[in-house]
Amino acid sequence: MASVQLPSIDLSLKDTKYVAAELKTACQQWGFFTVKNHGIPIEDISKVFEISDEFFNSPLEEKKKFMFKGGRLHSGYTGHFGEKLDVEHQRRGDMKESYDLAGFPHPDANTNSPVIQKYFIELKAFQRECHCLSLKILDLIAIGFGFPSDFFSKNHSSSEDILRLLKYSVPEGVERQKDDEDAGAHSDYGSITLLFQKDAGGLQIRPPQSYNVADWLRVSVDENSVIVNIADMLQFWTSGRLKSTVHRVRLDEDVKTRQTIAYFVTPDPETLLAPVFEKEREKQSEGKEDNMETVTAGEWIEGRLNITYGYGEAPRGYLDSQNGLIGQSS
Ligand SMILES: O=C(O)CCC(=O)C(=O)O
Ligand SMILES: [Fe+2]
Repeated sequence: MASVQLPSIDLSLKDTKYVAAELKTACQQWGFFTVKNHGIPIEDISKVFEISDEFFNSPLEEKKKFMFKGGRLHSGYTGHFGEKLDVEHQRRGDMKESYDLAGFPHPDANTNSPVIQKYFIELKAFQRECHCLSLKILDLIAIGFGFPSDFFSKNHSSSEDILRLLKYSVPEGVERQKDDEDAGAHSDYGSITLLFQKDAGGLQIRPPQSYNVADWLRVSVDENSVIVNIADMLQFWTSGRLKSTVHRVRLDEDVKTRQTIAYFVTPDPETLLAPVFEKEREKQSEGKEDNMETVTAGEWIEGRLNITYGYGEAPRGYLDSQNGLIGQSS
């Protein structure tokens, strides 16, 4: 399988217009890029990987006491096969475990595992750093399109963001089958996602058609860079100009386990995902039937979670965007 070196954006460069233009191109062509000199100290990232290790190494019975119960603002553990990211094609769920930390949970919240509670200060500081980085990136995206810099970031208080610890491994007593997925093919739900890899190798992307490569590509990333991808809401919001690229995880054959940290950035729930560009706004005001202007970020995310965890219906507009019925403009 071919590998791809994602566009790399240096956030320490002083020429904001240049950086914003590079970022815009990356978002339009790939929907994936990496950022370097991003401002999050390596030690802080390593610490969260240590915490993650400690949690996932605790006994299964212990982890199960803090199961993720679904919905937008819950935190908790999801065991092997508990999430099926590609509902249509996967026979069983993803070969992974995860722990979600939604929003900025209260330190006394006894709903979290004791390991998570023990490191609450470190985790909260890391969430803050991720939030700051996400605002910087959202500002640059806005500048790239000629909007005021806070055009997107003003709707991102981080209250709906999710920090997710991930561990990929084959559970004891289970045989890996040929068609098993470590994380099934999917696109992310929110505005952007930050991804930190401790153990590289495994992330694959299906590049947008415009790039003319049909197959999956292995992602190769410089050490110390953070991977960033555009997610569905930002694709929808920008009428498809920014690409929410489908990706999956397949561990290389010689790899037994892999750890990553994802930070899912989500607009505040009351945010109306109305088209940001004049052309599409005009179309809407003509009163088309599939008028989306009443879809809020909160409704959207709830619906998406319902699909992956098998609870209920898709959000309005979601299936259209997946089937290419919206977001055709370039
Ligand atoms: O762990 C990875 O490399 C990707 C994780 C991912 O795509 C997700 O959790 O949405
Ligand atoms: Fe993802």
